[in-house]
Amino acid sequence: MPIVYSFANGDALSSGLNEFVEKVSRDAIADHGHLSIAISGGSLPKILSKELAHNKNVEFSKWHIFWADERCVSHTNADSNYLEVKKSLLDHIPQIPQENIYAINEKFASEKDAERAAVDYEEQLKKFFKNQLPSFDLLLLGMGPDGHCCSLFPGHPLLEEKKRLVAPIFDSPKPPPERITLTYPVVNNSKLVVFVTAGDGKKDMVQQIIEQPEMDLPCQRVKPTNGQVYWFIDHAAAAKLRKESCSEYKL
Ligand SMILES: O=C1O[C@H](COP(=O)(O)O)[C@@H](O)[C@H](O)[C@H]1O
Repeated sequence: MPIVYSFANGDALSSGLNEFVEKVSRDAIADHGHLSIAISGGSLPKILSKELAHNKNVEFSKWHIFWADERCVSHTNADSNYLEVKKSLLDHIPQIPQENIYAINEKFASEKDAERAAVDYEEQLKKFFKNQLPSFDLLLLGMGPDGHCCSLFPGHPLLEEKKRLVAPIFDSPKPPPERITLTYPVVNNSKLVVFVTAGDGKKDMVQQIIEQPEMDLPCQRVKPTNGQVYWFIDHAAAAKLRKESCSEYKL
């Protein structure tokens, strides 16, 4: 069962998330010397970075940062998930070694060659995870208004992908159409998955995902085999949830 934390507003949400990420990072570094993290695009990077970008207690030099999904555009294009994370987080944290930042191959992305970009990104994952099924310490996901996460959209055949670690998508219903995405075998092998979403516009979908599990939406298929799912949301996004669906926030 997912654990849902609802915060009074955006600032409180960013603050709770910052505290949580700091703890996960400390635990992972104490356990195996680094934190492997994959991050979504969309609204998440801004919520995440508000406090985290200035957090002096995190050993960012031991972070390895991947993307949960990426759009096939150049790294300077406004649609780039890499650019969003760079602007809001990475540009403020020089301690993260450049070689620990695993962005999509910009050539393939600019050429909209989603197939080669996906193969290349899968190679990056295999190299880092030493040919084992990737197991991120922390996967931070957004939730689209249609219930998608990563670039895994409702009803899309990619929801059934079992072999590839990273898959191309050529017909994303949300532009741009060419993208790459982590697949469920990787998502569901993560140690921790945290969904982060905010605002009134997300309240209906949050209610369906948390309280109507039979809908089989992409976010509902996130069920890590050996991990826990958390939802960090604000009161506006939680407005339609029953009180019992939320837990009291504690570290
Ligand atoms: O297209 C995407 O959308 C989702 C959700 O974005 P949001 O703006 O509604 O938070 C995002 O998680 C994903 O990474 C991105 O590529």
